[in-house]
Amino acid sequence: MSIHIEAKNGEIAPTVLLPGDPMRAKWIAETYFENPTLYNDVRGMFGYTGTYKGKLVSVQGTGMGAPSIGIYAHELIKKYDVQKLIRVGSAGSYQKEVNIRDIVIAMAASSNSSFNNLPFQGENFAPTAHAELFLAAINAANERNIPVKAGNILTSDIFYQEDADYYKKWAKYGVLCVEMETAALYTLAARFNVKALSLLTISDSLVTHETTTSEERAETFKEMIEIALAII
Ligand SMILES: O=P(O)(O)O[C@H]1O[C@H](CO)[C@@H](O)[C@H]1O
Ligand SMILES: O=c1cc[nH]c(=O)[nH]1
Repeated sequence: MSIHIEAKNGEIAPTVLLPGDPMRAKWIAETYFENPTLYNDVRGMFGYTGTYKGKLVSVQGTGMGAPSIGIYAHELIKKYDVQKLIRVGSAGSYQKEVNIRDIVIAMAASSNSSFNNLPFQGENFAPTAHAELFLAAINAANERNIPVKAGNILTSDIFYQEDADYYKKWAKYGVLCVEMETAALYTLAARFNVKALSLLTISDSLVTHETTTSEERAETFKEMIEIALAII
């Protein structure tokens, strides 16, 4: 057991999918896993282990924001020896060419988060995807004819920015979309020498103001999950 996860040693697979929403974790386990077993419901942050096409895999909700995924990723890596962490999240588009329901693979994560600023004390660490997982995801998408976009994203500590035009300074530098966890995940993976990748589905657009429903955010995003499961 760790502070936030009540699984016994050996109950979590070496590869874990990480949605922010615990209901998405439940949906992934019940939809895709053979014989899913619930190993965690501390704080309602569901975690399940099962198999997919015979391969052992877990899914763990992380909550929202860098501090929250920081806790789950840290405990998964340090207490449960997890080696491969694949975030399956939602994100807001920063570009008019990035449409809702598009899939974005985060090559790198720019950030305004103190999660990265505090340890590096004003110097900049560049959080990046693990190259092997990144290439595997691109290949898996191509083999399935699933269109994906790849590039820099923003991990933000603030969902509701005071300035509605805040996104434009990042958009100008080609940042594709915004979410709230990837920079922390990539930084922790680098610190502990494990592999991490973030796959994101666009749930709304800061440019066009289109949105998806909460049901859709919890229970769809099938193509992103297919890519994630192909690279476990
Ligand atoms: O859908 P998830 O994985 O939670 O990801 C995004 O959605 C949440 C905000 O609504 C933040 O956690 C953000 O990163
Ligand atoms: O706009 C959005 C959508 C999803 N996640 C975010 O952090 N922002």
